[in-house]
Amino acid sequence: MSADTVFIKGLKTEAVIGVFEWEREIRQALYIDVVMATDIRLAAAEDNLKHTLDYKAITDRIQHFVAQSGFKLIETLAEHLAALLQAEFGIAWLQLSVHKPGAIADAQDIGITIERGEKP
Ligand SMILES: Nc1nc2c(c(=O)[nH]1)N=C([C@H](O)[C@@H](O)CO)CN2
Repeated sequence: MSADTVFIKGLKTEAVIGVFEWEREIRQALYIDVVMATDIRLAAAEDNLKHTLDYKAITDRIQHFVAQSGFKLIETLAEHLAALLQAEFGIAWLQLSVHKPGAIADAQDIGITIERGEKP
């Protein structure tokens, strides 16, 4: 058992996202944080990427998925993205945040955080 994680913080993406009609006409910036449970010991022992979560591959997948999405709610985006990452990369547990800093003019940042799966 380990408490190891691989994380990605503040990943910039862009999508059509929002409930209002004007939001369906533009692309808005979304920033993604993800913390993913993994055991890094074998990768470290063998110094081999194939035994850990490849943050470059995961980053590419997140940006591609978000770019082609068109959800209304950031909650829906987060649920779909979390499920996709768990299925495609075999991630037992993750914490995922979606930030939509442009959503409220008077707020510095707005967003949600979800956790899915069981910690190994
Ligand atoms: N919990 C949420 N509240 C709101 C969302 C959302 O995705 N989740 N979205 C909006 C609008 O699209 C907003 O971003 C426009 O400023 C409002 N509330």
